[in-house]
Amino acid sequence: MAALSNCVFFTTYALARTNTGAGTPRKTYAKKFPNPKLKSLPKRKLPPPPPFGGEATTYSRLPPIDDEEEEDDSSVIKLSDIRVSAILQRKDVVGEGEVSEDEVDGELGYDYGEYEVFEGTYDSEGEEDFDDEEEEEILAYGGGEISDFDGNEEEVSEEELKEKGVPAVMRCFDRAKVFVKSGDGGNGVVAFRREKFVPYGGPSGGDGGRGGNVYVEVDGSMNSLLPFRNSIHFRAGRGAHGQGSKQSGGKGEDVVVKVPPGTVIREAFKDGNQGEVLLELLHPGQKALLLPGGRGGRGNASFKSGANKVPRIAENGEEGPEMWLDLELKLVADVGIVGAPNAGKSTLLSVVSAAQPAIANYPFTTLLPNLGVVSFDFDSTMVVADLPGLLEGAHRGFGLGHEFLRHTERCSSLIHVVDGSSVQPEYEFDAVRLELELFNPELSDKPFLVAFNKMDLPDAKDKWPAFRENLESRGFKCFCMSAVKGEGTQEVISTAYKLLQENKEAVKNNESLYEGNLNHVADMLQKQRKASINEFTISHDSASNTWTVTGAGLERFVQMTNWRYEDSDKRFQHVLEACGVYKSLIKQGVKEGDTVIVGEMELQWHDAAENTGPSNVRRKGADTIKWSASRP
Ligand SMILES: Nc1nc2c(ncn2[C@@H]2O[C@H](COP(=O)(O)OP(=O)(O)OP(=O)(O)O)[C@@H](O)[C@H]2O)c(=O)[nH]1
Ligand SMILES: [Mg+2]
Repeated sequence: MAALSNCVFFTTYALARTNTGAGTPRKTYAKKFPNPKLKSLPKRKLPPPPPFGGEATTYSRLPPIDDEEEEDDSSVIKLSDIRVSAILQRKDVVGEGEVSEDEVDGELGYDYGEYEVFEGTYDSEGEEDFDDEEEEEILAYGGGEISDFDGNEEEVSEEELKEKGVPAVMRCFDRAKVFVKSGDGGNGVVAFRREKFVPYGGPSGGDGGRGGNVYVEVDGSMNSLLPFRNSIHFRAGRGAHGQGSKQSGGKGEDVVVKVPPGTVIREAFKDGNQGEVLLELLHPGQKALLLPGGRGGRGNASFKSGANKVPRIAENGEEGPEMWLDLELKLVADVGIVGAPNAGKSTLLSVVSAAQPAIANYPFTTLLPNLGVVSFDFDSTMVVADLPGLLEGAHRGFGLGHEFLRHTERCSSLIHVVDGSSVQPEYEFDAVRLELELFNPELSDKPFLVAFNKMDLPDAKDKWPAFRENLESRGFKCFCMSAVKGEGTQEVISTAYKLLQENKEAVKNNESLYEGNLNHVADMLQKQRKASINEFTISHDSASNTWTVTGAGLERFVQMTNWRYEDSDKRFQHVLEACGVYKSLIKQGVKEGDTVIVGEMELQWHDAAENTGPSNVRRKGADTIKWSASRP
């Protein structure tokens, strides 16, 4: 208690401490300095199209058992032969992200009414340029994608290799990175009522309005994340500032991020790591409150008390939280068609549904998944997804398959199409099964049936009995068909429908996992906001004699303190004392002249001569506690 007998106070020491918060303005580079690699991307010619109607070729990197010479067969396509450039040529290269949202209007719009006297001034502090940091992010993001395809032969890590497997245009289709920020609360204001015959009307400064919320909503009319190629910033509006006559500021405008059904949302971190899944949105109309807007700051009317009838204090609005999000689209299809490239997957889809996918006699004709609706009668339908061909190594990112394997995660069953005319259909079958298993063991546990295709070709016909025997001995359901002729396809598709019906219960259970409290992210943030100012930790750096006080409640308190008002510093000191910061610092041995950091404030510790309790600190007021007029 001896230490407590000192009255302590802070003086200005280094109030100019740079703001290291996320809102730190930075230069915008993305538009001024376009990615040089983007520019230098050479125009490439499409490879000559393979002869139409020739013999179907199938890729498998496993050597055939009997015929070793087949390895050199030019009809076998190697991974290195696959010309990604050809794919690139077909689509536009991704451009830089554009900022579509307007800057939040930070104008105060005060109404200096006839009978109002306002104290204190505001500058445009609330109008910080939030864009800059994000713009740099875009540059890094876009740049990374383009550089993948500029033909560099440099050695790359496996992780990079994964990324290089797929052209940028593909990756943009079902993945996106967006920035969301809820609105800051409006500032409270200091005002006093002055009216004829009411000489001391008392404080009348209104509270600031609440910042706008960020919602995520499922839009049934969307089927890809392509819109996020152009617009990646979503900011809710700032709450309006309070005004005189106890007028509260208006609420900031909400922003709604529309996503297609089947979107998985994760938090994205700067180091490239993905956070945990925040939301899985499956059904059109689902709407989740993601980030709640910041609370409005209180005006001086709210600070009036018996002890202080003329409060000259008002709060800043609370900052709205912000976040980068990784969006990932997983198709919500009932049945997925998988198989090696060129097996006839798209042909099957085109025969059983009204979908018209591209079909051609070369691998990777299908670059993006195709969806088709198969209808049996009036109310029995199922959605079938035809996926790009898989090849060995797909789970490590080779080819296109990996990018789309996750789409099969939501399918309740799979149709595995095997090219019957391939050299070793069994090997092709096993290679694809292995890829599914390596990507996600749950995929290989899904019910599936095998469709041995191209039965109209003599080669396939010959191989069918052995193939069938092999698979049936392993307990797999196996059908033969000729997708081109539409023979056997009905049987395949109706068996797939039966499988779907059998697994409906399992699917329902799975979906209910995602239908918990959609607002749980906002709830968690609200909980964090309510963190008590009494919960803090103190760390000490003896080299620089610096004490750092950390605690969500205290940091929020510092952020909401408006240092322009003379009562703010007194309240600040009082709060530090009341919540036990002084006591803890003294107990841990703080000395005269030490630096104390609380949130964004940097202060210097002074031991006072006499102690008359915490109220003494407040009473000492501006004489001894001098704060800089500038914002921290
Ligand atoms: N003879 C014969 N050819 C077929 C049959 N089914 C598909 N094809 C041919 O096989 C080639 C590949 O067909 P696709 O449907 O594009 O194959 P895919 O599996 O979708 O191929 P990717 O999209 O590249 O993975 C095309 O030339 C088709 O005409 C069939 O039953 N018989
Ligand atoms: Mg295809």
